[in-house]
Amino acid sequence: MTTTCLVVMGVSGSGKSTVARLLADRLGRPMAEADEFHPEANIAKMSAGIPLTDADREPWLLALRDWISEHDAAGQGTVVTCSALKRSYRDLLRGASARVRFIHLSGSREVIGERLASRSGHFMPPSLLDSQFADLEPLGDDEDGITVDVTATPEQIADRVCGGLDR
Ligand SMILES: Nc1ncnc2c1ncn2[C@@H]1O[C@H](COP(=O)(O)OP(=O)(O)OP(=O)(O)O)[C@@H](O)[C@H]1O
Ligand SMILES: O=C(O)[C@H](O)[C@@H](O)[C@H](O)[C@H](O)CO
Repeated sequence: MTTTCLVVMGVSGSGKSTVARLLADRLGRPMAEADEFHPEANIAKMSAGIPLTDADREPWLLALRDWISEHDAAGQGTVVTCSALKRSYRDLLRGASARVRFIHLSGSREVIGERLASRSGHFMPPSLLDSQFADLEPLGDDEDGITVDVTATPEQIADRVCGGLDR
């Protein structure tokens, strides 16, 4: 039977890691942090304040897609954090064998900028936020998934996701 992968998407600082952790715990599923799939060169670029290109992101997205498929082959549904900013990136992830559904954490530049400014100990500099919004193609109505506003608490967001998706 095909499993489901929930991909928590959105710009840097939108709350992907926070919300995905709650969902993975509630659903009892393994979780992957997309940041752990980046080649070293990508982390070095972002740390230096240089936005990634489509070419930089492709091997990263394919590695994540394969992780999703490996778990699907073992019968395991998953939860994944991945910015998945463009529809073409989401198309790559949809190439996994699982049913891939997206949860877009959507919020204003102001709200997310404030959260990033007060976060510490993360390689991603707040200065990259404008480039993240420039690349962002919001989840389309025709794409499998839901969009949730980030101004709610993480617990409320997890409730909405669990209520808004059948699984
Ligand atoms: N719903 C929320 N309300 C208030 N603060 C939040 C919420 N969700 C996350 N935060 C806080 O905002 C900051 C960014 O959250 P988080 O690290 O989960 O985002 P992210 O999308 O995974 O970021 P990145 O893509 O850069 O890794 C953290 O300090 C987190 O504690
Ligand atoms: O596509 C991208 O530009 C990257 O995935 C970034 O979004 C970061 O990896 C992440 O948001 C920081 O943790």
